[in-house]
Amino acid sequence: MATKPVLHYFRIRGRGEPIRLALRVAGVAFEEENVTDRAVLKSDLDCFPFGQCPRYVDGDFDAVQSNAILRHIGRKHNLYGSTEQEATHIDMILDAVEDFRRQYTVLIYEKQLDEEAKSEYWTKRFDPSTSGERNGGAHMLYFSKFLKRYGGKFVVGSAVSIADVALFDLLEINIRLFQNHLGAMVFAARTCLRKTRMYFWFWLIHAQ
Ligand SMILES: N[C@@H](CCC(=O)N[C@@H](CS)C(=O)NCC(=O)O)C(=O)O
Repeated sequence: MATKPVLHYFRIRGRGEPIRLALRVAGVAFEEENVTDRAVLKSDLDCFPFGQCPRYVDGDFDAVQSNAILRHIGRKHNLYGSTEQEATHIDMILDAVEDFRRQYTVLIYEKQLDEEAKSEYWTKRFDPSTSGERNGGAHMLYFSKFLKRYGGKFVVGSAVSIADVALFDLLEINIRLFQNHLGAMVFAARTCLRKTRMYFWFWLIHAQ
């Protein structure tokens, strides 16, 4: 009997979550190996070549870097669009999500969720009047405009893809951050919320 793929990660959502969601969408049963000792990441570079997790092992296939893993799952399980243009639009969403996530990570880990930094983050990332400023390419309005122009029934094209997974995860972590401003958040992200079919993802998360 074939062994199930294994996701090695911490017992948190973090960068493991889009991988878990993509596997669930693809209907792939998988196991999790909880990384409890950070020192292993630094000493075992055969398994963790960049000293970090997640790591994904599927038989002979062995990879780190969350977006590389996500793309692999997309290619293997038909979650990567149906044309070269769609696949590239999916890549564009993934890279834009990464730019946004970088800003989110700075707020959480470097700024320690400082109130002033959080307020600045809101202004620079969600306030529609600030999308023209220098913001590292990370603003919700960019996604909304992109989806209005290129999105299909789903984030890209007529089928669910790893772009839906990545964008949903980004929206979800930000919604949790601004739970007290839910109305403003829903308004700022309304196009993305609609396209990513948030209710479906919530169901998927909770149907464990
Ligand atoms: N670019 C990497 C970043 C991975 C990363 O930042 N992993 C963190 C957890 S989310 C980690 O392993 N941190 C432990 C460490 O750096 O010591 C990816 O996308 O997989």
